[in-house]
Amino acid sequence: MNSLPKSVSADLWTGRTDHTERRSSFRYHQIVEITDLDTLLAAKDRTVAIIGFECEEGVRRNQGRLGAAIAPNAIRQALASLPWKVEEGKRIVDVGNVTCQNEELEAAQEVLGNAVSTIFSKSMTPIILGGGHETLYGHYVGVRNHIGKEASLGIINIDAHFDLRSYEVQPSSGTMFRQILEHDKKSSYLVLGIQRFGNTQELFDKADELSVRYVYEEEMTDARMDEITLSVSEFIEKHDHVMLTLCTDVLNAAFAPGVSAPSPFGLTPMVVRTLIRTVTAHKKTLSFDICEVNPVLDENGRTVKLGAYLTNEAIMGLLLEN
Ligand SMILES: N=CN[C@@H](CCC(=O)O)C(=O)O
Ligand SMILES: [Mn+2]
Ligand SMILES: [Mn+2]
Repeated sequence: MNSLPKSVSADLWTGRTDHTERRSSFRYHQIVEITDLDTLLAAKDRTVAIIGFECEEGVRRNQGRLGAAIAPNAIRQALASLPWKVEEGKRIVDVGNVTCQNEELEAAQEVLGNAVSTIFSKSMTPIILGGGHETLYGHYVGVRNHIGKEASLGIINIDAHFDLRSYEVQPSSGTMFRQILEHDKKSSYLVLGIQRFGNTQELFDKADELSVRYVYEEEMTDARMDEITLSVSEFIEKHDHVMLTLCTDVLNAAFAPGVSAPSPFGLTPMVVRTLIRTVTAHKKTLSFDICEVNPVLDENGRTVKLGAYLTNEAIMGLLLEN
């Protein structure tokens, strides 16, 4: 297992060019700096660092449908053409991909964790492109390492699922939050978008046992969004730091067919955008990951494109509001 991320090809960051010098016409591909993590200098102004996690071993172990390992590069390609509407000085760098090899999930999560904490040590904000939702565990390891073991950490997961399965046999894409909550008494967990029939009663019971806070997808009507965003902000206020993870299967299957476990009653993209804006606008929010985009199962690239737009929302929130 390589202990450093591998650089991506510049071909991924290409797209329409309206003008080569006028900044107001720029898109991501004209701004992104491909760089190596080990030679990266500490940022002076606010900077986001993209890192990919080419991994679907957790999905395989969780009996899911494979394909998420190729999402990081697919999301980069979709992000490349989005307009870059950020003032000069603030930067975006791409430090490459960590790749899971030979089914060695735990080793790959550790490498991702080290890379994420290195990004923090360079005064940059990590944006992690998964990968199956097992990506979250590496993200968490990096955050915890950065903030130290005494700080309280609020983990916000936008997901149809709890991912609180037993890891007694092995960790997977369905176990991460139980792994964290059973070992880290300074972490708490809020899930937004839970499907009543996307989780067994055993998982609801485990959520109650571990004091997990959750909001059902069906509660997230337009009329109730103000109340929900207020309770999200209250959760954030209770912690020293917050990290945000998006499991793309929380979205309605009509908008996001390209996931391992689609949700027929999932959230609309607009609701998920509101949640991402709410969380990333907060100063305590340190980082973001997007997981479970599966280009192999996608229809006409729509899940990848939506994933890129939602990642853009997180980047804008973390770059502009913080
Ligand atoms: N990452 C989580 N995946 C879900 C899959 C559910 C399903 O396949 O229906 C879980 O483990 O609960
Ligand atoms: Mn999920
Ligand atoms: Mn999940």
